[in-house]
This record gives sequence, C-alpha cells and structure tokens, in this order.
Amino acid sequence: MAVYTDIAEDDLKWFLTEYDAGTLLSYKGIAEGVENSNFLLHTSKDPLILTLYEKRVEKSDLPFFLGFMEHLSARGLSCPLPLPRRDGALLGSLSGRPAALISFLEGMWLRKPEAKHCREVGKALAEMHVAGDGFELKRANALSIDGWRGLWEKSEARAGEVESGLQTEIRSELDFLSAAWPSGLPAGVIHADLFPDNVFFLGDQLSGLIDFYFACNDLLAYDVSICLNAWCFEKDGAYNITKGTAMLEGYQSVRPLSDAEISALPVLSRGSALRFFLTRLYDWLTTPEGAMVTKKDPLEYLRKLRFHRQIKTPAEYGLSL
Ligand SMILES: Nc1ncnc2c1ncn2[C@@H]1O[C@H](COP(=O)(O)OP(=O)(O)OP(=O)(O)O)[C@@H](O)[C@H]1O
Ligand SMILES: N[C@@H](CCO)C(=O)O
Repeated sequence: MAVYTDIAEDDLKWFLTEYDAGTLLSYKGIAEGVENSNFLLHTSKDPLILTLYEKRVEKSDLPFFLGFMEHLSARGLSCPLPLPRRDGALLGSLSGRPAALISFLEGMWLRKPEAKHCREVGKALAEMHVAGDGFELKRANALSIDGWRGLWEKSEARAGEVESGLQTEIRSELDFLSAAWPSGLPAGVIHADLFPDNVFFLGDQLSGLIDFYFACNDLLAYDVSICLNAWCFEKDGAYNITKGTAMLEGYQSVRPLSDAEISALPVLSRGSALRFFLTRLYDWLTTPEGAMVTKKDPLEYLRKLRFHRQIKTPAEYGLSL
C-alpha cells in the first residue's frame, strides 16, 4: 500500500484554498504504487489526484516531471495535467511533503495484457517520444549505466540472501555493460517506468499514461527495452514473441527504429533488466518486514536478464529484419 503520509482533513481543506479546485467532498488513500502517497479527491469540480512526494523523489526534480506532463498534454498526449495553484506554481506543500494536484485519468491498468494491448503501448510510447521533443528542461538518468555499480554496491554484501553466486554474475554483467553500452543513438525524454500499472485502458483502448516520476533524458530505444521487459514476458518467465512483435510494430508505426537502435536492443534490454533487478533487490533487502508496501521480486528481473544474455540476434524479439 502506498500511503506513507497521512493527511488531516483540515490541512487538506486549507491546502485546497490555494487552488481553484472546488469544495472538498471526500478523499481516500490509494493503495497501489510503491513510490509516493496518492489520494483520490472528490470535489464540487472534477475529481483530482493528490500526490505527496516521498523518499525517492528529489524535490528539485519535480518541476521537470510536472512540466513534462504539461508539455505532453499540450501536444495532445493523454496523461495527467498538473493543476496550477492560484499563484501559478505547480507545487505546494502538505503534511511536510512536497505535494501536487493532478487531473484524474479514467481507465484501469491491465492485469493480463495481451498482444493487442502491447501494440497500443508501443504506439503510445513512440507518440510520447515524439511529443517530448522540444521540452526544454533536462534531467539525467541516475538509474542508468553510471548509477548501477553504486546501486549494486549497496546490496552486494547481502545479495547471497536472494540467490547464491550473485556477486560474480552481477560484477561480470556490470563489466560487460560498461564496455558494450551504446552511444550516439537517438536520445530524448523517456518515461523510464512504463510498466502495466502505469498505462490505463478503457476496454481495449489505451486511455493514458501516468507516473512520470522516473522520466529523464536518455536513449529512446532504452525506453523500448524497458517496455519489452515489462510487458512481453509471461508469469512463467518465458518471452512472448507475439507480444514483442506487436509492441515493436506499434512503436515503429509512429517512430521507426534505426538499424543501430535495433542492433543495440539486446544490450539495452540487459541493462534495463539489470536496472529493475537492482532497485528491487535494494528494496527487498532494506524494506522492513510489515511495511505497508508490496515488495517486488528481484529474481523476476534476474531471469529476464539471463534471457537477454543468450539472445543472438534482435530478430529473436520479434522484429522482421
Ligand atoms: N492521474 C491519475 N488518474 C487516475 N488514477 C491515478 C492517477 N495517478 C495515480 N493514480 C492511481 O494511483 C496509483 C498509484 O499511482 P503511481 O503509479 O503514480 O504511484 P507511485 O507510487 O509513483 O507508483 P509506482 O510504483 O508505479 O512508481 C495508480 O495505480 C492509480 O490507481
Ligand atoms: N516499476 C518498478 C517499480 C516502481 O518504479 C518495478 O516494477 O520494479
């Protein structure tokens, strides 16, 4: 459950006086998500999401995230739009946390996505990459190749608790990726966490993207590899090539990948599998028992990493080369 910080009704009512948000009718905490505290607000106007930003979000990054949502909305992409305060600021403060109100997006995330949904996600990802062009703020990806070694070192001593032999495997993976990481590929603002729980559908129709709190400047094809990892594997760990084909066709219907991006997909996919393995491993080892948050299994991403390691050609992802 992700409500780390509770709010008092009077504080919330006071907070809302800074906005043209109507009168508060009800509010409730949202159990999903792991990073921030989210509340659904019903007011005499449109429903809103209130987010209190927690541990992993740097306050100085918030103008980038909120500004990016505004930028995308202005270009017709369906994503939450931050509501400005009466003084024009997008960010306020509530219960000692930085806080923002964003528009409520209709839809549900899919527990069992199918290939047709992967196609929609690929298309929406490419639309986001195209629409992101021209966004002026910059944010480096702290969770990319330069950050992984440091992240690993925080968990390394206890990694054996999750699986024996990990020390050798991850060290050699880090060495491989440092040597093989591509440079010079098309870059821009990426979502960096476009998992099924961050994509809403109404029926089979994609209704919007949420949770831009890992967005940053990085290689566009790296974002594609994140989606292949997050959407195209089955629960038993098998890669579903039909979903992969659909995802990549959907993406390329809007933004064709260059030959260099296609060749780099196996390395990028190893990198993105490692990234989610490392953050999950850290959380697994440091989240206290009984905390009100569901810990995610790091080994799921280790298995994906091992799959990518034995890929011989990007065609194995479902691309027709
Ligand atoms: N704009 C929105 N419209 C409707 N529901 C929303 C919106 N933003 C968040 N939610 C709801 O809140 C939940 C958690 O939101 P979000 O994914 O942004 O949180 P998080 O803590 O950053 O999670 P994550 O673990 O994905 O990083 C979503 O699954 C959704 O149910
Ligand atoms: N999507 C991430 C968690 C939140 O960013 C994961 O599944 O590990």
